[in-house]
Amino acid sequence: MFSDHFNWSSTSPLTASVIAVQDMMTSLTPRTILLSILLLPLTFLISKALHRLYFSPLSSIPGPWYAAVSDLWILLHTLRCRKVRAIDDCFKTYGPVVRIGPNTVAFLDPDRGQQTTRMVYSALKLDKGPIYNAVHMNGQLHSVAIIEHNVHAKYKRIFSSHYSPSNIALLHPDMKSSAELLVQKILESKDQPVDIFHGMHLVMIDLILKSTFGHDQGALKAWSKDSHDIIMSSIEDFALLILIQGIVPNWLFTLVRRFPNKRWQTFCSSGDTLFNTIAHFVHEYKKERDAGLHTSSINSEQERPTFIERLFAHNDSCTPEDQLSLEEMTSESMSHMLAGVDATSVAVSYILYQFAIQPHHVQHQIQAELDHAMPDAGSMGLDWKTLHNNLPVLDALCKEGLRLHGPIPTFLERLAPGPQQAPSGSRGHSTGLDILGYRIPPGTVIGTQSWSMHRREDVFGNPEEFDISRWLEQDSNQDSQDAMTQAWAPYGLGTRMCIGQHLARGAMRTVLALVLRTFDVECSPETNEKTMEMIELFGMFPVGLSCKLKFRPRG
Ligand code: HEM
Repeated sequence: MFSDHFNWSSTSPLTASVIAVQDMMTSLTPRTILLSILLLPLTFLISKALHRLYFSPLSSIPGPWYAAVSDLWILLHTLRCRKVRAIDDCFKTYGPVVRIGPNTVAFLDPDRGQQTTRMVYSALKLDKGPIYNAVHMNGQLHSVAIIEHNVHAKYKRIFSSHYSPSNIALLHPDMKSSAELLVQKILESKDQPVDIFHGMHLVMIDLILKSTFGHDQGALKAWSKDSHDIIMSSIEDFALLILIQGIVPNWLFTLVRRFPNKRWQTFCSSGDTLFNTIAHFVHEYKKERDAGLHTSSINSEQERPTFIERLFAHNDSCTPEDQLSLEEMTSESMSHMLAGVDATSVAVSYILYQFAIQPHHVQHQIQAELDHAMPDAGSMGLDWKTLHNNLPVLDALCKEGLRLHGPIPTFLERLAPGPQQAPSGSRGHSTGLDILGYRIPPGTVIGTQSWSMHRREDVFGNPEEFDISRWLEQDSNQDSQDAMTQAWAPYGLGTRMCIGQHLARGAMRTVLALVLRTFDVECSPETNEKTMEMIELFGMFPVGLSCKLKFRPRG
């Protein structure tokens, strides 16, 4: 076609181009225009897919080809609440480094000392990945959602001492009271099954409000068949809402949240409800503080300063631009409530469920230790030190529970560092990072997940079996015990590890010690393997969102 008009020797290139375009324009019919409109994006998508598959710097990393081409694959598994399992299957099929998205790489460190894992989560001080943008509270930042390592480190310094082991130990009397009240509630239920998942939520709401604001919510005390706790129901809804908001684009969510159904409206506004409830506590505290009702106990050894007191004390001691606004204080407090209540309730529910289905001799082993440590049935006579250091069987039960049914065993994403982030001597270098022999360019989303770490056959023999004895074997060699400890990461890893782990550990042990000292536990007919299957929202939950167990007072 071009040759009719185009003579290289007599026409300039510019004239030739103009003629060519004119020629094309005259030959365009509505059909060819339509075809081009359809074909153009298709050609673009195909070239993009081919580029991602064959020309991306991540092309050499094994993994399903459809995952390399588009994020749809991982999105689909997120929607099916099975992302963690899909990634685990990839490790089994493709090995320890897998490309699970066009720009995302998952790894499972085969080293027993977890060197690569430690490099990624600790040494390199990496930023978090983009998924954390979805967990903002009412548009406000808080420590879980802060992406940049440096910003986070500064923020965390304001309150990390609140969660130190020694400060959390001061909350032990409240933990004991909550555990005793839970036992009383179980006794009141007579022979009826008790939903321990619900009960633990109430325990944790009370404890976290006590630790944060010094406030007695009395959520557990008010627990009855018909009771309704606004914080409890908002937390339940919000876990699912976060998942939806993480997947659905903002504009679409803004549209669908208008759907005029009362339950749907309550669900969609669960974040606002929780935020407003916590904001109320923050404002009340400020009012009382302004009125001189709170003298500082920050430096007191006996008194336990509340979390909110620490935030205000920070404001007193810094320049105005570093001060936290009331919204930021609310958002931070709310994030601790959300991170702590669900996770601890899920953990205790699975541990009690596992206890209920253990052979008699295992149950006996656990209870014999508690009988010895707490000779007086019905009262929590244990001090903090004994609870933490002298109950190896209870310790093994908790470790095994968190290994197999950890509430947050999910892919914890980080961003591969740019040149300025890679410290000398590490395996990060100017053109990216070396992960188990693969070069990872800056900006790639990388991470691992404790779900898979906890199921390593070479570290935890028979990993799917719930077996507390693996943590107790005195004569097993030290290397295997060390390897298990290194690969055990239910509270996350490195610089962004769970800040509330001592609170969680204390509350779990206190409740479990007293409940198992007082009751024999069995499954109720409505609780079984199927209802206790784990589904993944951001963390894991029993699919039935309950854990009904029968508690029989021990003779
Ligand atoms: C058994 C109970 C718990 C488990 C298994 C657990 C697990 C985790 C994990 C895996 C992370 C890391 C998430 C990540 O890297 O994105 C995390 C972070 C966090 N957890 Fe927990 N958690 C528990 C209880 C608690 C409690 C009781 C609180 C507070 C009262 C809490 C507050 C937090 C906060 C604030 C973070 C964010 C830390 C940061 O980025 O600096 N957690 N938790």
